[in-house]
Amino acid sequence: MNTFGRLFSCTTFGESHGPALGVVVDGCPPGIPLTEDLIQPYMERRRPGRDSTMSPRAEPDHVEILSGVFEGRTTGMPIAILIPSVAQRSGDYDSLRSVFRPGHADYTYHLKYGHRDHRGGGRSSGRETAARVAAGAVAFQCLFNQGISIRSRILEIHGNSNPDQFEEEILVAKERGDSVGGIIELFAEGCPTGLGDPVFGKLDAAIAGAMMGIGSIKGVEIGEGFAAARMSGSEHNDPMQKSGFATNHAGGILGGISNGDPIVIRCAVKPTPSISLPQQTINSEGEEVEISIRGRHDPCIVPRVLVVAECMLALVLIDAVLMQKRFTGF
Ligand SMILES: Cc1cc2nc3c(=O)[nH]c(=O)nc-3n(C[C@H](O)[C@H](O)[C@H](O)COP(=O)(O)O)c2cc1C
Ligand SMILES: C=C(O[C@@H]1CC(C(=O)O)=C[C@@H](OP(=O)(O)O)[C@H]1O)C(=O)O
Repeated sequence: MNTFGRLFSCTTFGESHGPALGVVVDGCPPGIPLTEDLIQPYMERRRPGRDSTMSPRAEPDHVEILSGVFEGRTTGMPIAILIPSVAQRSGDYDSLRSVFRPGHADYTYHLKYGHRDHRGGGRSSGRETAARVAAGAVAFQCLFNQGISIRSRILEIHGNSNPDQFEEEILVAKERGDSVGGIIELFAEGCPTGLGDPVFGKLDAAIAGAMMGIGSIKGVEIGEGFAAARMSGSEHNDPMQKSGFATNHAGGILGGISNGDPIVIRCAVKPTPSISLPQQTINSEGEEVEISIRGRHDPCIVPRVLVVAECMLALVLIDAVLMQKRFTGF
C-alpha cells in the first residue's frame, strides 16, 4: 500500500539506494501557492548528514516539481515531486545481502516478497519519508489557508526529559555503537470542530494510523492517552463552559470528531535497529550468525522524525478538512 489519504491523497515511490524518490499528490485544490522554495525548508529539517546526532549520509534532498503547478500556484492537477538521491554508497550493504538485521524489516520483507532490495532496506528505509515530507509540505500550504498550524517537540530521549541532555544521550549511545529512542509530541492548533468521521473513520484512528505508518514509531497517544486509564471520570472529563472546554484531557477529539481544542498527540519512537554492537541473527540459509552493522545510520531517529510526523498529521488534517467541506457543502 503506497497510497495515503482519500480526497487529498499521495503515492510515494522509490527506494533508499535507487536513483530518486518521489511522490504524486492528488486532490490538492487549485490556486494554492507552491514552489520548490516553499517545500525545501521541510526537506531541510528531515534530511540526513546535517550534524553528528544523525546519519552522515549527505543527501541534498533538493525537490523538483514536475507537474500540477503553473506560475507558482497549484492547478488542481496531480502534483509530481522528484527527490534525486546522490549519496547511496551501496557497497556498505554487500555483506547484508543475505543476513537479516535484527529490528529492521529485512527478515519480514524476505519472508513476504522473497526478492527484495537489500541496499539500505530498499523501501523500508527511513529515506522513503523524504517523499512524505514533500507531500506534507503541500498539505501545509493548504492548511495555512484554513488557519490550521502544526508544531512538535521532543519530550524524551532514552527516558531523559531534560532538553539540555538530549544531544548527549544520543552521542553517548553512538559512541557505544548503540542507539536510543524517545517520545515526541505534536500539536495541531486552529482546527475547526467537525473534522473526522465517527465510528470506524474516527479522527483519532486516522491520526494513529498515519503515525504508526512511519517506520520506528511504536506507540501513539491522543490527549491523556495511556494516563487516562489511571484517571477517574471526574478527573478526565473536560468541564464545559460557554467559552469552551476548561481543560483538554481529550486532546481535541471527542467521538472521533475534532472539538475545536488543540489536537495533542504523543508518539513513541524505538531505538534505531542498525547498530554496530555485535548482535545475534540468522542468514537467509537459516544459519545463526553474528552481525555488527557498519554504514551510515542514525544513532537516534527522534530529531529527524519530528517533521515527518508533522507532515503525516498535515496530510490527515487536510484530507479531513476536504471531507468536511464536501459534507457541509452538500
Ligand atoms: C527518518 C527515519 C530515519 C531512520 N534511520 C534509520 C537508520 O539510520 N538506520 C536504521 O536501521 N533504521 C532507521 N530508521 C528506522 C527503520 O526505517 C525502521 O525501523 C524499519 O523500517 C522497520 O520498521 P519498524 O521500526 O516500524 O518496525 C529510520 C526511520 C525514519 C523514519
Ligand atoms: C538516507 C536516509 O536515512 C537512512 C535511513 C536508514 C534506514 O534504514 O531507515 C538507513 C540509512 O541509510 P543507508 O544505510 O541506506 O545509507 C539512513 O541514512 C534518509 O532519511 O534520507
